[in-house]
Amino acid sequence: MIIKVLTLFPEMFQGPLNVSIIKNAQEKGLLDIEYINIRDFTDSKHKKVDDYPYGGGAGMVMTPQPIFDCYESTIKTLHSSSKPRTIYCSPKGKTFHQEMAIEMAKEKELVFICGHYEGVDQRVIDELITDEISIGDFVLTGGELPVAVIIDTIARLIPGVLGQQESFQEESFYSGLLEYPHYTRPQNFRGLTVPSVLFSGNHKEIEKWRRKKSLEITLHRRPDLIEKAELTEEDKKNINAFKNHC
Ligand SMILES: Nc1nonc1C(=O)N[C@@H]1CC[C@H](O)C1
Repeated sequence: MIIKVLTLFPEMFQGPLNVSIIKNAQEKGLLDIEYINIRDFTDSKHKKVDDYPYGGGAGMVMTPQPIFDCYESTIKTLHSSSKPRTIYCSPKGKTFHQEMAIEMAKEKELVFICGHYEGVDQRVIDELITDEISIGDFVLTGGELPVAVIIDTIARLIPGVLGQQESFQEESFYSGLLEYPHYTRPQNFRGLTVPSVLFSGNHKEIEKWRRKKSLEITLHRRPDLIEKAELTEEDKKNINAFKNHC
């Protein structure tokens, strides 16, 4: 997958997307991320990339010219003949969700435009953006962190990026439920022990325990997911048992 990130602050990505799994994915050639500095495309002699909002109000808005020129220059380097999927992050966007990541992970090329300050001139969104996405109901100083979150979520779904392909199949929002608790060595840490079923070697019992824990955690924290999940008869029995104990 080829990802182009248009931003005023490429250095912001050197931390989260240049270590561990995402770094390895790039080294293995599974992912190619390029950061293009929007400021390099301004025709302002003072290198301005933002201005005061028409109509007044607090903050600064990123001007359209550098972004349009940066975008048009960037898409010339892409292979797809059609307009690439171009994502802009803002609280006004559709709330990001694992299903969206699964769908985006099928793309060969993605372009991200990072707003900063109060955001970008609306004409950028109207003309260039295919997907306006929010990572939650709060306001950040820029779109770089949401873009890093989205890239991380998508990248780990690319075949070969995670060591064991099945490791994300069971994860939260894959089976429709929240994930079961994880434990690792030692069995006893400061008197805190691991549920014995997990080192029983009985995989059927382990799977039953994990499913039961997923149901219990989901029922308590995200009952809305229970309504949408595919449940077996045993699941339904367990849910009723949890409800009767509450
Ligand atoms: N919540 C969010 N989910 O995606 N993006 C945001 C977010 O707060 N964006 C900031 C708004 C103006 C600034 O430019 C960037």
